[in-house]
Amino acid sequence: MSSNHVTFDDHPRPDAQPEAGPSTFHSAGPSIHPDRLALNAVPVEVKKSKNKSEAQKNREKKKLKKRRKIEKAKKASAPKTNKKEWKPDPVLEALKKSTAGNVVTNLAEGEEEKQKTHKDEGSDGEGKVAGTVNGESEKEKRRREKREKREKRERKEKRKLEREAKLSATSSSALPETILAEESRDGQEDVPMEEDSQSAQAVVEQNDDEVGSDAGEEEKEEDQVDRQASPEPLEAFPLPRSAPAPAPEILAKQGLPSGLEDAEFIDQSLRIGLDDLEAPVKTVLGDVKELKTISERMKGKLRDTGVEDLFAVQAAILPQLLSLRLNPLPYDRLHDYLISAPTGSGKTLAYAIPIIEILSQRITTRLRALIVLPTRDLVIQVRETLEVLAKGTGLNIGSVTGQHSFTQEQSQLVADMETPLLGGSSKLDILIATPGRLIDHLTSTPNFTLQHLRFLIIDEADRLLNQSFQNWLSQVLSYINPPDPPRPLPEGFVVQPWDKVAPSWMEGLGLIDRKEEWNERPPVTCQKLLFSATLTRDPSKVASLSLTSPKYYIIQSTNLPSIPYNIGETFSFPSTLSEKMLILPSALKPLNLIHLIYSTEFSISNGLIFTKSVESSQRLLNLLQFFNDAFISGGKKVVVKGYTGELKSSERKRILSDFTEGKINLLVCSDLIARGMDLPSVSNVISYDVPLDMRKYVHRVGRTARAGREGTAWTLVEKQEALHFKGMMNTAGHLKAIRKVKVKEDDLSDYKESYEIAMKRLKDFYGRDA
Ligand SMILES: Nc1ncnc2c1ncn2[C@@H]1O[C@H](COP(=O)(O)OP(=O)(O)OP(=O)(O)O)[C@@H](O)[C@H]1O
Repeated sequence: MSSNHVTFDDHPRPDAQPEAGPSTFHSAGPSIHPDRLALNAVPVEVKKSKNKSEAQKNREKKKLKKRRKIEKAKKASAPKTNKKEWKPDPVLEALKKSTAGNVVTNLAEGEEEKQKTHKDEGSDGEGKVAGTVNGESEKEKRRREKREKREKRERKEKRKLEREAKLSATSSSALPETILAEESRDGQEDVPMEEDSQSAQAVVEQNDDEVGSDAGEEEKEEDQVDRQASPEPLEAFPLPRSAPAPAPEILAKQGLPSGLEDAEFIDQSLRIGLDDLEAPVKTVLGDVKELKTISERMKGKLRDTGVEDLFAVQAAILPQLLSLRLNPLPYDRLHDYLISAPTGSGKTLAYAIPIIEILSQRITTRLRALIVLPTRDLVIQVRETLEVLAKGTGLNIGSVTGQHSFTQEQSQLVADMETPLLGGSSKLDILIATPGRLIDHLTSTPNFTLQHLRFLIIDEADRLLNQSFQNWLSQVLSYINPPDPPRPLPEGFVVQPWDKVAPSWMEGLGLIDRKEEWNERPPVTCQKLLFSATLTRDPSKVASLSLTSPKYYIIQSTNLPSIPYNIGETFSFPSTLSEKMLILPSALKPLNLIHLIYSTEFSISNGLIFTKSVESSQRLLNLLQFFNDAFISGGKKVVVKGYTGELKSSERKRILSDFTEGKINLLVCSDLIARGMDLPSVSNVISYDVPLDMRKYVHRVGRTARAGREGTAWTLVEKQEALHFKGMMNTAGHLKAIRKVKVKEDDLSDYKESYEIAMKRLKDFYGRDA
C-alpha cells in the first residue's frame, strides 16, 4: 500500500551514511528499502529524546492531557458515524521529513521535531533550534503552525458536530448516504459502508495533507481508544464448505476393526456353477464336519430365473453364510460381513439365497431376518425376488414402507396386539422395510419385536448409514439387544412395550428367576450383513454398527490400475460397462443430447437420462417432447417419458413395465431410481447433468451393464464443470476408464430449426422464465 511508502530525495547526499540498525532511526539513505526503514523505525516510536528537559516534558504532557480531555468530551457528545477519520502514520511522516531534509527526527514527540541540517546550525542541547527564518525563530514558527493546525482541526470538528446534529433529526435510514454526501462535499471521497479497509486506506492517502504530522501521535492514541470502544465489525457470513477429508490412510486406520483393514479382494469375473458350491461346516476345533450345498429346490428356483452360475459376490459369500446354523451353538464364531460389489453384480441373491436356505429349517414363525432398504421401490423389488425363491418353503415374507395404512401393516406384522407376550407375536419370518416405517412399528406396534433376529441385512448400506432417519440404526440395535434394566427397579419405573418381551429384561423385571448358574441369558445371535457398491469404511460410521468380528469383501475387476486397499470408500464398476463423456459449452448441451438420440451415429435408445432435480427432469422432458413433435424431417419418433418420485407408485410401475417392453425408448429421471433399481433392458445411461459426487455417478451408471450385460454410460460435462468432474474421477482412480467423445458443431445443424421451435414452445409453456 502506498501509505507504507516513503518519498526519498531524488538526489541523496553523497555523504549520507546508511545505518541499518534495527532500533536506530537516523537518516538511512536510499540504499535501504523504505518499507524496511519504516519497519525498523517502529521501536523508536517509544523512545524519548535524551535532549529534552523534564520541565518541558511536563509542560507538553499537560497540554496533551488538556487537549485530549476536550476531544473526548466532544466525541462523547457526538453520535458516531461509520466513517473512519484519517490518521497519519507518524513514523512515515517523520520519515518523509527526515529523508527530505536529512535530519534526525525524534518521533516520540511528534510536535518536537528536531531538525539538524547538514549545515549544522547548532542546537542549545535542550532541543532549541538556533536558526531563524524571515526573522521568526524556528521554534516560533513551529508553534504558529501547530496553533493553526489545531484551530483548523477544531473548526473541522465543529462543522462535523453541526452536521451530525442536523443528521440526527433526519430519518435513520437516510443516515449513511447523507453523511457520505456531506463528507464528500467536505473534500473527502465517499466510502461505501460495506467496503473493506483498503478503501478506507485509499481515503487516508487522499487526505494525506490535511492533518499535520504533529497531531499524529495523539490522534493515533485516541483512535486506539475509539477502536476499543466501538464494537468489532461483524465477520462475513461463512460460505458453506465441506470439511477437509482426512487422509485415506488415517481414515482406514482410525479405530477400524482389523477385519476391515485387511479386506479380501475377489475378482469380479469369478463364476462358480450352482452344483459346485460347497460350504464347509466346521467343528469347534476347526475341522470340516460337513460340506453344505445349495438345496435342489433352490437350484431349481434359480435356474428358473436364468441363474446358471453364481456371480463373484455370491461365490465369495455363500460358502460363509450357507454353513451357518439357524440356532448357533455357543462355540460358533459369528461374524458380521461388509460387502462392496459393483452395481448389478448380484448382491441381492448373495443374501437372499442363504437366508432362505437357513430359515426354511425353522419350525415356528418368528421374525428372524430383517432387510432394510432406503426406498419403497427397492423394498418392492427385493420382496419380489425373495418371494420367488422362497416359494414352497412356507416362509412368510412381508414389507413395511408406508405404502399401505399403518393398521394394515400392523395386521400383517403381528398376530396378537392385545395380550402382552414375552416373546412377541410375529406373522413373518422375513421383513423388508424402509427405516422410517420400521421405527414407527417398533415404537407403536405391540408385540412387534426384534429379539429373535438372526440376520440384519442393510442393503445400499452407505446411503442408509449416511442418513440418520430418526437415528434408526441405533434404535434398531437397541431393540435387538436391549440394555440391562436397573436393579432393583426404581419405583414407578415405566416398562416400555419392548421391555416386556425382550429376554434380557425378563430377569430384571422379575419375570424369570434365574436360580441356576448355567441358566444364562441367551446370547444375541443376530449377524449383520452390509451391502453396497460404494461402501464406506469411515470408522465413525462403522463404529455405529457395533460390528462383531467383521469380515470385509471387495469384489472388483483385477484390471483396475490400483487396488485401493486403504481408502475410506471403495467404488466398484461392472467390467462390461463402457464410459464416455462429452465436454461442451452449456448452450449446446440440449442439442448434443438430441444428437446422441437422433443421429444415426449414436442412436441412443433403451436409456435413462439423469438430471439434477425433479424440476430439471420435467423441463428436459418437455423440451424433448416438443422437439420430437417438431422434428419431422428425420422421420424418427422417440418415445420419452418422465420417471420421478412425484409419480404415484402405480403409475411408476406401469411406466417401468412399458419401458421394459420397449414401448418407451427413454426415461428422463431424477436420482430416485439411480440406486438399486434393476431394469435389465437399460443399455444406455446419460447423465445430462453431471453427478455431484462419485457415489451418485457409480449408482447412475450402474443402471446399465448389469448381470454381465454390455452397457454404455454417457456424461454431458459443461466446460466449466470439466475440471471438477475430471478431478472427481481422477481421485477415484477412474478417469482413464472414461473416453472423450467429440461432436462437431456442424453435426448439430440438422436439429437447429426444430430445436428453436421446441424452445419457443417451451418458453410459451413456462412463461417468460423458461
Ligand atoms: N448368478 C446370476 N446369474 C444371472 N443373473 C444374475 C445372477 N445374480 C444376479 N443376477 C441378476 O443380476 C441383476 C442384478 O442383480 P442385483 O439387483 O442383485 O444387483 P446389485 O448388485 O444389487 O446391484 P445394485 O448395486 O445396483 O443394487 C438382477 O437382474 C439379477 O436377477
